[in-house]
Amino acid sequence: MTVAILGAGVMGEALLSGLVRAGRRVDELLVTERRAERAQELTDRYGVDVVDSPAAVKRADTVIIVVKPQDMGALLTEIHDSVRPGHLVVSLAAGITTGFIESQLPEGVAVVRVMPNTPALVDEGMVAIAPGTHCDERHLTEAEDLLRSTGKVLRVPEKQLDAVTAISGSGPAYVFYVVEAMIEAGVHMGLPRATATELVVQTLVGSAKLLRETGEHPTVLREGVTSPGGTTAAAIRLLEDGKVRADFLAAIEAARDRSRALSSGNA
Ligand SMILES: NC(=O)C1=CN([C@@H]2O[C@H](COP(=O)(O)OP(=O)(O)OC[C@H]3O[C@@H](n4cnc5c(N)ncnc54)[C@H](O)[C@@H]3O)[C@@H](O)[C@H]2O)C=CC1
Ligand SMILES: O=C(O)[C@@H]1CCC=N1
Repeated sequence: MTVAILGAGVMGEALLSGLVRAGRRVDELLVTERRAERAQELTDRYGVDVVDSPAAVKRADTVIIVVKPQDMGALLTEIHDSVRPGHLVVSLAAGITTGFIESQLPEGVAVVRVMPNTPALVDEGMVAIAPGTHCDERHLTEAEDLLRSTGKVLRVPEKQLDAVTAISGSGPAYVFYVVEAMIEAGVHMGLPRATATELVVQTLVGSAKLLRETGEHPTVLREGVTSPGGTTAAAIRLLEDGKVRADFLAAIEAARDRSRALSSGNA
């Protein structure tokens, strides 16, 4: 089965590298990329064939679209005449609905909408997938099999995908933001930057593992760290005073709203 990845920026490469690491043959992968120097980089790095989008679609069984939402309309026009009813089209673009994609392609094509995230680069991605109108179980299983090489896969109704985008799609950025702030705090208090970075990264990895392996609620784990009258309580009190929790809610709702706006063409 040949897979074409259309658009090989950050997310396209994350997917490509995941498929290669999962043992997929490079001669069954095709990539298209508008920027010539980027195309060359990918050929050098993975030995993959980089061709134009209509040619890639014609040679592929499954077409994975990884261009920005703003470039989606032009790309769908470019590949329209190369898409045939047997194709499975998988879109990773934030906000763009299966209904829009179906309306721009020949009648009856199976479309799956996907929201991945960048930890796919280290096989720890979180992917949510939702079927379009012409998808059956076989299409969903095929998409799941492809994406499982990058991490966990969860099926969701399409109406949940804007919220999913705001949580797990954008989520790594919020985590890195907190990591940056904690490292800076360490530096302010006189720790060497390398020491602060090592402390924060290992704390993050350890906390994530604790969450996953114990299955405990985060509140229970936080309470375990918070000794009565101790250091953690002093810090959490300030975060609560600063309404950081409410800010997270507002920020994540803003991401959800931006995803909705992208779907209505307000790019
Ligand atoms: N970066 C992330 O964390 C995530 C991104 N996504 C989605 O993935 C998609 C891509 O995002 P990024 O990789 O971050 O963007 P990017 O800008 O790094 O990559 C997009 C690539 O598509 C290429 N491109 C554009 N039009 C093209 C065309 N007609 N033919 C061939 N190549 C074309 C561009 O040259 C660029 O290299 C977006 O729709 C985004 O919503 C989804 C989840 C997470
Ligand atoms: O920021 C974005 O629009 C993309 C979608 C989710 C993560 N990155």
